[in-house]
Amino acid sequence: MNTSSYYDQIGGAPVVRDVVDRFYVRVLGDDDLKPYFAGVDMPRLKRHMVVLLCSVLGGPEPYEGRDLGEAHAGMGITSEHYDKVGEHLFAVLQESGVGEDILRDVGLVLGKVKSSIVAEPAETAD
Ligand code: HEM
Repeated sequence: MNTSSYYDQIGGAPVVRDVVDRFYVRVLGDDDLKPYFAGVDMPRLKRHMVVLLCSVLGGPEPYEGRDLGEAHAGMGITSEHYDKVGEHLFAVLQESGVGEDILRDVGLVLGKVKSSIVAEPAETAD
């Protein structure tokens, strides 16, 4: 039985840092997503994302960034764009050979935090 944390299984902080670097290359290369990041301090954002992902995977680093709801407030992030960001994260994790169990749990976390990141849906006419 494998009792080590996901964090240890995937190779710890160096692998997470690499995943996050490649994640933002994909996100900034996506014309739908790039505009959200105009003027953002990317080294700082990457640092927070690395620590967040480490702690989600069971690593020792405590997350000290802003609450996710607060960090994304007022950006008008759509559900579609949120899902695209999630797909980019999945793609880089898969490229790093991360196992299905970890992908499933990351998917669960993405499902849980979605409502705090996505802007209130506009009134629909249907
Ligand atoms: C998929 C789940 C997501 C996670 C886990 C996540 C995580 C984070 C984290 C940890 C930060 C830094 C918080 C801080 O400043 O302390 C952040 C900031 C940011 N996120 Fe996300 N994010 C997600 C989705 C998105 C999406 C979908 C977009 C846009 C399409 C987005 C755009 C941004 C931007 C622009 C910032 C910088 C805000 C600023 O510094 O003013 N994020 N995110």
